[in-house]
Amino acid sequence: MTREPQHSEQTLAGHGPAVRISGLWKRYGEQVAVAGIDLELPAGRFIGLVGPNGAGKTTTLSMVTGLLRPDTGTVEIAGHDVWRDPLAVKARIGVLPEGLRLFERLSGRELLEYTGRLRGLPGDEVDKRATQLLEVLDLAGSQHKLVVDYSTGMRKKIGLAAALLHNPEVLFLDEPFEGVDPVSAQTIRKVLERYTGSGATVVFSSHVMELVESLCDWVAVMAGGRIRAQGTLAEVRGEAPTLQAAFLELVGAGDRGPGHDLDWLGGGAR
Ligand SMILES: Nc1ncnc2c1ncn2[C@@H]1O[C@H](COP(=O)(O)OP(=O)(O)OP(=O)(O)O)[C@@H](O)[C@H]1O
Repeated sequence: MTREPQHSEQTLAGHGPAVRISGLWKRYGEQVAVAGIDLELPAGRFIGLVGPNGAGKTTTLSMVTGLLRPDTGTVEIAGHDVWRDPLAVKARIGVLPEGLRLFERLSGRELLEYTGRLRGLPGDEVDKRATQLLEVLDLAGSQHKLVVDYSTGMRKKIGLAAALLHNPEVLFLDEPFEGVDPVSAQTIRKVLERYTGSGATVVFSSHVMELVESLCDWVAVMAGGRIRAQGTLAEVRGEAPTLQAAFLELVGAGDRGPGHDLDWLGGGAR
């Protein structure tokens, strides 16, 4: 399924890509985590960054959102350089990072109020937006509970609310659905669809192909620190029946079976 963006390509063409990544590298000692990525992420799309464990997705998203300095390479968001113009970039993005750290001793509502003030929003506007976000994300009943007492799914949702509060142009989410039950996942999904439906861009990383296939209209496949494919869902899927099949083919695991190395495992002689 390829969802057409709500805004016409012409409208978006004037603004250029949401994210432009050029020659991005990151090494940890001998380990090359990201090996020279060039990527243009179109505006107004629901974009999935997919790849196996250790592909370099988190490292890439950390560099793109200004949390980790690249060895070399540049990143521009809505035309602003992430490292030369960090304030302009940070005003335009929202981030739900991996291993989300929150102010645990604040209640959910206090966290949003604090975030809103840090973002420079007027108090009454923060109040209004926080109330709506808490309602839509089904957190209104827990808004006065301390964040430390929130479940994994509730933490993701309050993190998402904090990332959306200033109405960013581009939202980056690292594994937003991990550890989230189907009801909360559906809630998060609806909020994100509404957000992209109004022309904003979502970039999220995942290794759950079914999820990416059902949500995204544009996909970049990463493996071994490199981009293996990028384009609309239909382009990346190609002739393959599913994104999962195309992905396994692209990352070179299509015909890798369990092998004979584990022939001791399971029933039979012990
Ligand atoms: N701080 C670090 N120090 C050393 N190596 C690191 C560090 N962070 C990441 N790496 C290595 O860089 C590579 C890419 O890791 P990264 O976390 O970006 O992958 P990922 O695609 O997000 O994986 P996953 O889906 O498992 O979260 C891996 O080989 C990882 O071991």
